[in-house]
Amino acid sequence: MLHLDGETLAYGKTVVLSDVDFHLRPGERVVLLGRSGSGKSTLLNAAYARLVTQMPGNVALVPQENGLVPQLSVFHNTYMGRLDQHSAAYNLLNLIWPLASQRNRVDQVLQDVGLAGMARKPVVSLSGGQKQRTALARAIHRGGHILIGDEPVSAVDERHAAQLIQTLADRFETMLLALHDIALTRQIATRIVGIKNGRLIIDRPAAEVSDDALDALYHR
Ligand SMILES: Nc1ncnc2c1ncn2[C@@H]1O[C@H](COP(=O)(O)OP(=O)(O)OP(=O)(O)O)[C@@H](O)[C@H]1O
Repeated sequence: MLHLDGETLAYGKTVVLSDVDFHLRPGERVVLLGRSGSGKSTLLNAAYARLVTQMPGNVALVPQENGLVPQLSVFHNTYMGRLDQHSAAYNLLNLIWPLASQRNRVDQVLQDVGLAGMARKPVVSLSGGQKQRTALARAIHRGGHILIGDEPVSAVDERHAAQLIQTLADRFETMLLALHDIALTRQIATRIVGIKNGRLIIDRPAAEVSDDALDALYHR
């Protein structure tokens, strides 16, 4: 479904990752690990750009900074996950005066991410964890088979992070996530990709990756 073969990922002339061979197959849950600045977001963004071109409507994104509109409500931000799937007139109607069917659908998703009863709250008034849950709600509401998530549960506590990541895994058949939590990675990953010094130095089934190999990713 996604094939990067020997690609260089760079910002202008600044190369972040060289000679990237990366494949994503249906049903995989791939977790990217590496030190801050190693290039996880760079690889995720390249993967998203490719997938969204190939199969628009089938890929949802939780970006690192959430990508919410702070002045709008939780309902509006969640609803916006499917903006491109309706006509402009239908969207306008729902953004001003939401239809009961859309309210109910969004309410169900909000319940799934622990935001029950918060649909009318402006995002600007939420905690960091609640904002992140709103970004997850928007991705779930968008739907599709593939989720790309850049540290999608980093702002919630350990126990809730484990629940939310499972909620995502139940919704999306294929996931490509950057995480910084090894326990969460062990819980969810079918494959682990480790990035160090501009290279993908680990790319193996999760069960075959030792804790020592993961530790080594974080040492200079
Ligand atoms: N828009 C950009 N323009 C130029 N350089 C960038 C840009 N975005 C990221 N970089 C650089 O690319 C490198 C990789 O950044 P990236 O955000 O992919 O790392 P990361 O592993 O996701 O980090 P973190 O865990 O802190 O989010 C870093 O050196 C960063 O400074």
